[in-house]
Amino acid sequence: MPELVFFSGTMDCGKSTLALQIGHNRSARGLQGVIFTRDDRAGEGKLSSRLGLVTNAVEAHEGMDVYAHLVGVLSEGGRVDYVIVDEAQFLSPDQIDQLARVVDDLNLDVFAFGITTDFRTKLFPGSQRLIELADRIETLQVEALCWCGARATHNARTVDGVMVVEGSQVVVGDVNQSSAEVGYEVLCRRHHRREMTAAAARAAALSPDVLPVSAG
Ligand SMILES: Nc1ncnc2c1ncn2[C@@H]1O[C@H](COP(=O)(O)OP(=O)(O)O)[C@@H](O)[C@H]1O
Ligand SMILES: Cc1cn([C@H]2C[C@H](O)[C@@H](COP(=O)(O)O)O2)c(=O)[nH]c1=O
Repeated sequence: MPELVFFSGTMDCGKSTLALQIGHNRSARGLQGVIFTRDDRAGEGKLSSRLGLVTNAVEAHEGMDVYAHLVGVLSEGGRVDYVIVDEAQFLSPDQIDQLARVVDDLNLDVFAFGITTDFRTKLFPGSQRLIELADRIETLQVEALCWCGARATHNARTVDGVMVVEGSQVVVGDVNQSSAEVGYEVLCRRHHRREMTAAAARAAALSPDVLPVSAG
């Protein structure tokens, strides 16, 4: 049975790499897929991984009907054996409903990849709809780690190096960009709640104001 699978995780946990691997393994067996993405860091119509691989993709613009797009490809004689969607958190709930329809009415597997929550720990609307509709939700096996060594479960946004908890939900950016105006860092929940990024932890460790005191 075809499935709608949601591969989810934090930023930088290997989602795009896995998307490329799934596409590669299927095309090596002669299958043809359609790859959608939205707002990839590498630019419009690209699916890129931090391992350096990049492939062309169909940009799923706001308001685009992804089901109708695939019906169009098929009705023009194109072949579609499966569908990959990267940065799926940026798709609208309606577009996620269209992906479910692709599975049910076109009998195609749909592999969607995305982060579940934003920098405020709130679900992206597209990810929420995927959690509601997916046949399966898979957590990636390669753990992204917080600076403390614990599994990173949350995404933090930094502005000029300082963690923020307010702002627009969508700002395209990357991890390990300390000099960028907007950057991201993956953290465990404990350190996300304390707004303790690696830089903040380093600064606190160096500060004479933060000497260990026993709770009296
Ligand atoms: N230089 C490197 N050597 C080995 N692995 C790397 C390197 N750079 C990035 N990676 C791997 O790539 C992962 C990020 O892959 P990517 O597919 O871009 O993540 P995502 O799409 O989840 O944001 C990192 O977690 C790490 O495992
Ligand atoms: C947490 C968070 C992230 N984003 C953006 C930043 C990146 O462009 C993508 C995630 O890409 P990745 O391949 O998973 O690293 O999402 C955002 O817009 N808002 C956020 O809160």
